[in-house]
Amino acid sequence: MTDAFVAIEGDRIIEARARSPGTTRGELVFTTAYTGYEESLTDPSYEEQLLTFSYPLIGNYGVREERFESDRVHPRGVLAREMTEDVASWLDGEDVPAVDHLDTRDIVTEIRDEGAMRAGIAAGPDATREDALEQLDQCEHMSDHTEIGAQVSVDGPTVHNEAGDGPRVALVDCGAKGSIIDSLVERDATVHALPYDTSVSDIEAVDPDLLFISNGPGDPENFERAGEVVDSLVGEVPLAGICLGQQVVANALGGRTEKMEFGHRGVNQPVRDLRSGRVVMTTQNHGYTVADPGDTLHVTQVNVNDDTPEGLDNDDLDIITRQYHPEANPGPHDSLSFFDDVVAMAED
Ligand SMILES: NC(=O)CC[C@H](N)C(=O)O
Repeated sequence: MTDAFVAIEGDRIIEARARSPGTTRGELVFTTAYTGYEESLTDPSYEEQLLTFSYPLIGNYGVREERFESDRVHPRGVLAREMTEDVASWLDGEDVPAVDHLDTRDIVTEIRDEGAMRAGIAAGPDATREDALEQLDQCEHMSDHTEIGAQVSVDGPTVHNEAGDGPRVALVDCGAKGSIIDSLVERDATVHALPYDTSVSDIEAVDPDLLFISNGPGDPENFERAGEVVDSLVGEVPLAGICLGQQVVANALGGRTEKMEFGHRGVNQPVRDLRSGRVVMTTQNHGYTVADPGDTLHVTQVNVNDDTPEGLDNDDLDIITRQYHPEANPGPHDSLSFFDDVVAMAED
């Protein structure tokens, strides 16, 4: 019985099964990750998006809060081939509409061929095609939401591992994954998480050994306050960033970011280090890329599939940023040493 409808650009309707009722809309993206649905669904970088899992089953090993990257589900809708009751009831409890029993391979190839697109979902006993089309029609583009950071950032300064005897890190929280903070704390760093629109004086009040710009949702150009902080403090304090953090740093230092056709989202993205030639497998979740790194940042790592910049560094200014997620969660641990490098740079 069809009790759910997905409307995608071009007014195409895909029939599905409702697993968590409701209507919703957003940018339709997909991840090819074959594990880690709890981490992906609680990753603030997915804020407001409709997340499709290309792997045919999610929920097969339950739902456990200790794997969460934040305190809530961030996508506004979830699509899968098969979703267990564990996941369906979790999403229902968070009022996130979800559908399954649809051909996710069809959706993935549509996005791959046509590019990231807007979509609407109507799910439940009273759902109609018209409801889904109306959601699609009302859907705004991701880059239009200039204050999305306010939905995912800490409200005020939050200190992690206050008694740590490692370096003091001022982390601008643009929607930070918990495992990024944990990866710094595990190396004895004290992490001062500050709101996405924090000021230079708030950062200076921390007297940091390193400034860290976190991952986050949407268009990096919507995080200009974080860019101003980078521009003010670069050269005075070591600088690191992950994913949106790399993009914000590049925009602040004369580079430029742009929207990708459909982004990189998965746990098997190969990245080559141009200095060593070594290739590592990485976890990725991004729809924008650094199109021009500018003159300050040097491309040190690239994506093997499309040559987009995956690592930007400046050894003289103590800058190290990564487009991928070295903390994994989910995904391969090939690049965990990034956090050793960051802490060593802060301590030096
Ligand atoms: N995980 C992230 O930080 C994503 C960065 C940015 N929102 C993008 O989609 O490219």
